[in-house]
Amino acid sequence: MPEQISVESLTPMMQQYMETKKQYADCILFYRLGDFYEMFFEDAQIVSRELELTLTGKACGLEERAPMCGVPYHAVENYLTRLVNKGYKVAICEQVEDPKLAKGLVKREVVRIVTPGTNLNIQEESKNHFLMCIAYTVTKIGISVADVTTGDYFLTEVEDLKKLNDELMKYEPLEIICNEAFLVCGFRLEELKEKYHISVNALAPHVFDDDSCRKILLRHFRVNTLKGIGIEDFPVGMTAAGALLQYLYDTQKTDLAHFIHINPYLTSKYMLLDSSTRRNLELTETLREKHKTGSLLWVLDKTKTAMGGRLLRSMLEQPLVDKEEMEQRLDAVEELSGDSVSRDEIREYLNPIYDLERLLSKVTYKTANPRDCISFRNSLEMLPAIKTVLKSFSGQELSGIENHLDDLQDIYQLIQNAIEEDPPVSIREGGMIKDGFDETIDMLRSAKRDGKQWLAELEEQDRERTGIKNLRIKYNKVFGYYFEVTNSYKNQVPEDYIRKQTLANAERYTTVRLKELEDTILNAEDKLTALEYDLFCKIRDSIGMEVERIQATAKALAKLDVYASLSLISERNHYVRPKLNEKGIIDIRDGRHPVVEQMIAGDMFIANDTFLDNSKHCISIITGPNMAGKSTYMRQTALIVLMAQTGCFVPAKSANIGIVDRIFTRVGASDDLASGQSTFMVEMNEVANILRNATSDSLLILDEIGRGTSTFDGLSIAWAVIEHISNRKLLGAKTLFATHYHELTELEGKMHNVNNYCIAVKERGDDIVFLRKIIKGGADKSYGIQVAKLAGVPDMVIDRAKEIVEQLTDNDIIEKIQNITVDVKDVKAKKQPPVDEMELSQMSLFDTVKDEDVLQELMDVEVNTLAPIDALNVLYRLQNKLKNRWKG
Ligand SMILES: Nc1ncnc2c1ncn2[C@@H]1O[C@H](COP(=O)(O)OP(=O)(O)OP(=O)(O)O)[C@@H](O)[C@H]1O
Repeated sequence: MPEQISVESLTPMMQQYMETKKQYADCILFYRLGDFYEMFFEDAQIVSRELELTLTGKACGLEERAPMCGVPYHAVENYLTRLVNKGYKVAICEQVEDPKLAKGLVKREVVRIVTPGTNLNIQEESKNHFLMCIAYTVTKIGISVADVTTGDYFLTEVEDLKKLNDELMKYEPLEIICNEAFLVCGFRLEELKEKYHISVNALAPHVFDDDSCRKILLRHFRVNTLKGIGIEDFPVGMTAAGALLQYLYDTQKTDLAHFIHINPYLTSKYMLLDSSTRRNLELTETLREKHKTGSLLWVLDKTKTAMGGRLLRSMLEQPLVDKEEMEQRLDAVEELSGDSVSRDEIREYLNPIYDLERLLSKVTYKTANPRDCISFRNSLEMLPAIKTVLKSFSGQELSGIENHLDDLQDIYQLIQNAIEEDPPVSIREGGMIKDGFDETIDMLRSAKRDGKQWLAELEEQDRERTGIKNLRIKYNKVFGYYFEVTNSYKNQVPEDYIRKQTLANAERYTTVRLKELEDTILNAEDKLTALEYDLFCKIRDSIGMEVERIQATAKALAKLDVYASLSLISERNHYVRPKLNEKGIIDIRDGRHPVVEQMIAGDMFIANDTFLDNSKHCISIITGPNMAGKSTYMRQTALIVLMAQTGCFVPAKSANIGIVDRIFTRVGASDDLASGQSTFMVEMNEVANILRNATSDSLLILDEIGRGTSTFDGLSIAWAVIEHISNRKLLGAKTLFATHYHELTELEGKMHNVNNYCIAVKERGDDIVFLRKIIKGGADKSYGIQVAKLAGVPDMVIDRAKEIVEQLTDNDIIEKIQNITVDVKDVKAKKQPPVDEMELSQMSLFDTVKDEDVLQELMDVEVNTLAPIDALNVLYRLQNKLKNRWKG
């Protein structure tokens, strides 16, 4: 406010504004005035600048005008979103009832503070709006995450910043609140803000006080001990959860009734996927464009409801490690696939189902309008039918869903009876409540409609009763309705007539009945609107009372939607149910990359086998020219394992998946919030992280380790990494290692658990044809120059490169490499769980081949139906089998 204006000279409204502003100095104040939100002084200047709105002036005192900006009430959410996305906090100020207030005065108070993590404007239905709270201590980091639009609320604890980074990437929060210790712990906060547009706020230390945090949680969940809500084992997580709840109470100013449960989870309950693996495998968005299209979620998500979409996303982000839970999900998918008619019927019923979780938050915030209620009713209408179809399934998971699914028919009936079919959006204009639902409303409506008729009837009745032939009911603005009796009939006026006015030749009267009618007719409109509003609020509150039942039903529907979607996709894309084992064997026959196969026209994707175990087939070194398909092959293996552990069918002819505890990928350069070093440094950091954190039950995808530095350094590092993976701690970590260092294929003979594979190409003169088929053995050439030619590098350069490569080829080096002795400490085969001999022989794809097998396969080839590329593949495979056999 300009200094020359004194507060005393401001209008009462402006004084109120300035008072409120003092308390909410860090917020832009949106002040509700009728159908507009207005901002004044500095706030108006910021809003006008940031949102490119016209700045005007408003009278604010004696001859003074305050800079002013305004946005219409109905469009406020968009403006709010734009402001909070730019990092501003907005306090919404609205009129509140205050009986103590003198007549004519209006009181406005802050009813909600909107921040990026508490914005109710839904921007992407299938994505959560997470707010994350971090309670940092030197030994443990407490993390709590909540979504005000759905009521989801979690907490966990991690040991270090790397794991915090992984959780951050999993939830992608819009806002972080933290204690001050976090600001100085070394985490790269600037990057969070600049690159990921996450706003970070440090809250006052008292918010993180353990005792207050515990108290607020106990109060909110109405329990006496933390055990009552299952979070007693997470002391630092509890602090984060309590501080988060306090922040929500302070900003949202509602009872947060939709936060019914808090879900503590151990990160070890899920497969550990670090942030770079999540990105590299393109689970929910593509690496470069950050689009859903082209990600695994894009292929799998055929969900019908927003709740289902969100659940599927979180399932992919958190694959399971517990075999039983995976089997349960797979059972549900299989059961639905076994009865595709019922499944498709369920999907039809799911189609109109509204986002019940987000509806509940609207109910809690009292922003749900009559149209939301009608959408809600339409959703509930589907529930009995869904329950009936579900009864035809007997598996544990689907029956469980059926049990949790409350058909909520009481709420359906309430809305059906009370709310008009096509109601207005606004709850202040009336026209929402159905005829017949409430007597007073019906009466007021007919008063509005039939008032004239009632007056005519009363006039007629009284004319007969009094015998006054010219008795008339008339109206004027001062006296309202009255009977007019001319002087000649004065002595016939009955006793119950009350005189209102005397004129020269007539008298005007009223009666109790006429007064009643007058009140009803004249106030009908206002009363009706007020009554409808009250009634609607009551109906909304009674929906709010059922929050627990509705939330349980919403969760059940989300699960059902996910299973139905996975079942449909399995059928359409010819996926199979994976077998799961805890013996560490990954045996995939004719596996395909779920996303690449969708991108390639027709059936052109070439399927490949994978066999890995904890002993002889632990490490696969994969060579092959650029563009051959190495990365695709490795990622497809990781994705198939991940899909199986999500409870999803997989793109393969058959798959037996040994459950892994973690998947690590090292593919290309990627960002790491916690580091911030050069590309090679990032690469080495990731390698260090993998070697430190992988266990013998992990799956490692290592693509061209060491390529970021000089050839010899890179080769040596790659070599040493493979040796390390073979040592005692990691022995058994199944590893796919793609490399252009052909020298690494020397390791096959030197280490018992290393096997060479390559992706076949065919030389045709100077050119190469990619066969995309993985075969046993190392590639004998790199074909880099041929690929460069294919890419259109000028002939002159290609020819010169050929000359140089001739001169560089140095037999000496190859000899030296052959002479390196491996340094693998403690290489002892890990004690294997007994593997059924029969099973192993079926699984061991690359085990010794007999001549007869090759002949048999040749006989089985249907030459007439084979595409040329497939024929080449078959030929190549058979030839290689023989070569390997004769070499062996
Ligand atoms: N099995 C397959 N069937 C059909 N097409 C494939 C297959 N595998 C890969 N491709 C195609 O080949 C392209 C290159 O594959 P990919 O990136 O995996 O090669 P790469 O060997 O890792 O190459 P580089 O060494 O240069 O990184 C893919 O984008 C895909 O279109």
